Amino acid sequence: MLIFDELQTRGHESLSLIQHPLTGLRAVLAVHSTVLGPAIAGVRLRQLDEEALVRSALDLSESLTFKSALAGLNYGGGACVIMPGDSDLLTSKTQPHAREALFRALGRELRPLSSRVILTEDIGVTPRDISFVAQETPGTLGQHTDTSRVTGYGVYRGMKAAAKYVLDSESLRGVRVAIYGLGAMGRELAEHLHREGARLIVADRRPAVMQELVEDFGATAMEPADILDAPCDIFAPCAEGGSISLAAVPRLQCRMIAGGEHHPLTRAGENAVREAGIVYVPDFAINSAGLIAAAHGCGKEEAAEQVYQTVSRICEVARHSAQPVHTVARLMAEQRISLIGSLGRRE
Ligand SMILES: NC(=O)c1ccc[n+]([C@@H]2O[C@H](COP(=O)([O-])OP(=O)(O)OC[C@H]3O[C@@H](n4cnc5c(N)ncnc54)[C@H](O)[C@@H]3O)[C@@H](O)[C@H]2O)c1
Repeated sequence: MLIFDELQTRGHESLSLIQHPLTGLRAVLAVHSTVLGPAIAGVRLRQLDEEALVRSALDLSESLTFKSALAGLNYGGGACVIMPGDSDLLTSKTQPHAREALFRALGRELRPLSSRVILTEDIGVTPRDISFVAQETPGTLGQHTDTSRVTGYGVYRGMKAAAKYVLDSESLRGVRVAIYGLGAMGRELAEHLHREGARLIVADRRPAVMQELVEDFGATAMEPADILDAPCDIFAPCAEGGSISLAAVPRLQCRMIAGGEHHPLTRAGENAVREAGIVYVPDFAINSAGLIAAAHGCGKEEAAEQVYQTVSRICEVARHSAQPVHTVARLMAEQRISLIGSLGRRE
């Protein structure tokens, strides 16, 4: 990866490396934008090689910029991806404070940036971890909100708004939804879809989790490698990012992609999906309920209603302008950033 070219093309403000040898902390911090306010930075704990770690931070931070802008929040976008290093140590019973030490070290390292970077949970990180960070820096958000549940409900509501436009029916009864990734957010989405009578097809790399959904919701389980080929109406990526590679696009047999996963497709993938006649409701438009609830201190209904309204507005504009849904969503976010950014910094 040519890092500076990548930063310039995608408009990132900065990329930093953080390390704290005593606790084994090694992390990458990407700040995509602070035009609208301090960057909300999702904190991830993931076992990745160094290049994938950087890519994950660049992708997540870009999504968070657009998510905050579209949700009308006064935040920019960032991401902090931590390498677990000795991951056994983090769960070890003989070292019960290793996790606290790691996250407090992160907070301490980032405290000087607290007016520019606000940390919140993402994959592999819990509200408790963020509360450790909050011991060391005022720059945190979301440690008091169960964002996964709220986000899963918001994705469900956003899916309904988009179904009205794509499937000509807001009801998801009998609609076939393939969910890829059944973690905290994906499972919550599955529950709401099941309650409405959707037909679920599910895949996760953890077989026990799939089995639970087969038993509880009558879902059809598939191998993770095969679910991209599943005939369905809606494909819902809810795993760890990059679930739909460019090469995999021709395998999709859905009419719409709408899930909570950050960055399931690259820009080239978005174009390929459009050419295949599939509507893509982008991550940053549909997965914002948790962030909205944490930022406003509101409940899940209010936050999910905002997602519903936003997705409806995007689909309406897409219909009238004959542009793809994902293009309209990005333009709306970019317009707000550019307009508010043109006012200049507040004194
Ligand atoms: N949780 C939130 O509040 C929230 C908010 C907005 C966006 N998101 C995004 O939603 C996605 C999921 O978040 P989560 O909190 O549910 O995470 P999670 O870690 O709880 O769940 C991820 C699930 O995906 C499965 N998975 C990962 N890679 C897989 C693969 N290659 N094949 C099959 N299964 C795979 C894992 O086994 C796990 O069950 C992430 O991209 C996250 O950034 C989450």
